[in-house]
Amino acid sequence: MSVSSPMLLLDIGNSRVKAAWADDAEAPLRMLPTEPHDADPAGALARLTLPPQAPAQIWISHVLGAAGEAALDAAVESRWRFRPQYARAVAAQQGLRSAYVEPVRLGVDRWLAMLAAYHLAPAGAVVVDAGTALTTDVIGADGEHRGGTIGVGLLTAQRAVLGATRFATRDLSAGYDGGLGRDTETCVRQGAMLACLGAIDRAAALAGPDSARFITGGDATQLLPYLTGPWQHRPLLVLEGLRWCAAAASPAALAGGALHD
Ligand SMILES: Nc1ncnc2c1ncn2[C@@H]1O[C@H](COP(=O)(O)OP(=O)(O)OP(=O)(O)O)[C@@H](O)[C@H]1O
Ligand SMILES: CC(C)(CO)[C@@H](O)C(=O)NCCC(=O)O
Ligand SMILES: [K+]
Repeated sequence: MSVSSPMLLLDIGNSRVKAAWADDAEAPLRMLPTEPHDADPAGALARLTLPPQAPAQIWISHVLGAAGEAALDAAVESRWRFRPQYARAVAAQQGLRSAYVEPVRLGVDRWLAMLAAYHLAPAGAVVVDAGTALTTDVIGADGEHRGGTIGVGLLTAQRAVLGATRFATRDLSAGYDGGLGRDTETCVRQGAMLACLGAIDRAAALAGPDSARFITGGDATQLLPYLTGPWQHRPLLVLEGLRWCAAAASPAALAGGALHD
């Protein structure tokens, strides 16, 4: 067990902040309540309800760009008096190798989810992050990222079709099911659902039958009942990857992890 203060891990997505404490490399992450950030992640950081104990380090993954990062630096510095460390999408890390011609352009959330998946299933995996956007990534044997897709998330798909057309809709908030709609609202919901399921099924088919299948993101529980095959739901996959990244950068802070080289 590490004797130092725990590390605070933050994943700042397109709509929400996910936070967890990492006590050491093997203990389960301790998740904090997820916060919507309404396009003000630095503000959401300042409002995060945390125990009084100061973190030893703060590791952040975000997809906000340079201006967003400067705001995060300022928010962390004013609250904790030190700077956070950032995970980056790189060409290769711990045996995982990016398929991107320009590796820094890959979303760090995708990179970290893959890093975690690669540690869980080194023989190959397909990774789905069902968030605001729905991304898929395929990792072949030996850590070779083969590529992925970026598509609409469930809510984003509904909003996109409503924004591009003119028909009237009523309350869209009812649940999803596996089938076809017989009213406008159900047709819109099911259109979004099938778009997501189709992207996931196609990516899994490209990955091949022997690949492990991981799904994470805010819409994973909605999608899971309608997916076929042995999908593993890992709600914290991005934060798990962030911990691998932190452990590689400062092994002493997270002693005890078995890292691939
Ligand atoms: N309490 C909630 N607040 C907002 N969205 C939620 C909530 N619970 C589930 N969701 C679903 O989660 C999705 C957003 O997923 P998630 O929170 O994983 O990603 P995000 O932070 O918005 O963006 P990213 O794609 O960058 O991860 C939405 O499409 C929504 O349907
Ligand atoms: C696709 C999202 C928005 C998913 O959160 C994120 O991974 C991102 O901003 N990616 C950058 C573009 C890319 O991955 O190629
Ligand atoms: K995401």
